[in-house]
Amino acid sequence: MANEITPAVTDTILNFIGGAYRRGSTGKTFDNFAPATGLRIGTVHEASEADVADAVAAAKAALNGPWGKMTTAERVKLISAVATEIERRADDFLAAEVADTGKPRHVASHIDIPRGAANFRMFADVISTTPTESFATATPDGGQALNYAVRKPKGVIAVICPWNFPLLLMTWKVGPALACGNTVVVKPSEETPRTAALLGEVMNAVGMPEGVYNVVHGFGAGSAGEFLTSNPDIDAITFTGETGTGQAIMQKAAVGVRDISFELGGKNPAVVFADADLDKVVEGLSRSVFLNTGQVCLGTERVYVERPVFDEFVKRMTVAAKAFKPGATGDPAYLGPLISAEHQEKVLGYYARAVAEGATVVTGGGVPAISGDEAGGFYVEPTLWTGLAHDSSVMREEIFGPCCGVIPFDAEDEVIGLANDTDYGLCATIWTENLSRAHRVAASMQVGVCWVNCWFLRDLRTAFGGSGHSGIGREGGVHSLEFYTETENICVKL
Ligand SMILES: NC(=O)C1=CN([C@@H]2O[C@H](COP(=O)(O)OP(=O)(O)OC[C@H]3O[C@@H](n4cnc5c(N)ncnc54)[C@H](O)[C@@H]3O)[C@@H](O)[C@H]2O)C=CC1
Ligand SMILES: O=C(O)/C=C/C=C(\O)C(=O)O
Repeated sequence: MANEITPAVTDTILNFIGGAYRRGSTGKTFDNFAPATGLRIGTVHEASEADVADAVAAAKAALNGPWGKMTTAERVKLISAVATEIERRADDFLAAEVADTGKPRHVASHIDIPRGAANFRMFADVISTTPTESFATATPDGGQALNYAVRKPKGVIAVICPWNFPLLLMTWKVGPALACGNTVVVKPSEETPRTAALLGEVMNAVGMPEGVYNVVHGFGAGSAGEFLTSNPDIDAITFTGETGTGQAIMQKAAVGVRDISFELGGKNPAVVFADADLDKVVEGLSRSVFLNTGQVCLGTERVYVERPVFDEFVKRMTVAAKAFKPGATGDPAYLGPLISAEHQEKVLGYYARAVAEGATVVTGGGVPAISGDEAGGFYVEPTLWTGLAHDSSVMREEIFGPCCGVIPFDAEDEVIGLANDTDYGLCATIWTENLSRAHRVAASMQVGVCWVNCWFLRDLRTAFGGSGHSGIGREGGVHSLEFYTETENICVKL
């Protein structure tokens, strides 16, 4: 089935504040484009500083309303209903996500939309089943005291999201925040405002109290993003996006000593040993390099291959890369566009720089020839390089496109050093059939997540996040409860 990338009507996308859809109070709007065609497909109403303040005030008031008085079981029932309603309206969410991102329908329908529902259902379960600690404590008078912990919501959470998995990454934060009894103000990416706005309809349909879920549209600095992070009634900020943006947000969070949880960029290595099953490696790494057109923070941009299988690996990855068809939206092999003209320019800048830094372009390296409706879309060719130095800028900086450099290695210690020689530390993949080596090398990776013989295999109960420039904190399962609640210890002398 073809992608729905050229809706006949131009949509109006509104803010969602206190349970109602609103235009921005200053009347400012900005355009929403379909990356698959480059055509304008919507008008987004930008939230002013006053609108953001209204959203935060609505969220704060909701903490003292019916929402704040609910038992965990009542909250869990509502949150589970949100998951069910997302599933019931899956086609609407799919159309919105595909229009905003241009990603293939099969990617959005297998990854983005189901995860939108799962992120609510899973945290409804976690909050219902995770105990808090308790200790029986001996007291100096020979008696006993009972210590036990209670979890309380942190308050109003600012949720700032990127454009690569808009619904997935937003609900990954909103699900646990609401499960823990907080309220939220979401600032979706200016590139992908639709699914966050649509979720407001879901909240109203299930009877979520007004003000629990709010959405403000706009940009970062000098716009809704900065207005939100600067608002003193925000109690904590969760953010996924670029490292530099994380640094700017951290400065705002310092005022008032607000907590932060950040998932930032990456320059993730793959380490392929000669004993690996090359069929599995190429299947896994072609997803890791090209899925979502390389716009995945967990994607692989550096591949280190043990020398005996280097040529064979490059040969097979080239075949895999050439199988993708940028611009062929109805085709199962469709490789979607990049998110914007600006991002296309950035990625093409790296394609040019790779050549300047001495790369051999094994395949790709440019803009595909596309005619018809998609001719104005923001496509680039899937690209593989060899011959780049490990310390070239193309091998050190996050590109966020469908490309990787492949470098040979000779020894285990050498490749551990190369993989870890980066400011980032989000994830790594290790490919080997040697069990001892798999565990040894995985444990020596300086990352938050390491996959062995697989990639992006997610269990939402596990710790997820990065080290170094890739982030602060972990979310997932009980780790999310740590961030979205304050723990109070109660000590009772018996
Ligand atoms: N998941 C990830 O790790 C992602 C990484 N990126 C990387 O970031 C690069 C730039 O993409 P952008 O969309 O421009 O990322 P970004 O980090 O600038 O934007 C992400 C979100 O932060 C907001 N934002 C930006 N500046 C802000 C500020 N000062 N205060 C509050 N909010 C602010 C944006 O409006 C958006 O909602 C990409 O080329 C890619 O390398 C982008 C998206 C996701
Ligand atoms: O599975 C997740 O929770 C997250 C997946 C992808 C990203 O975090 C990203 O690309 O930013």
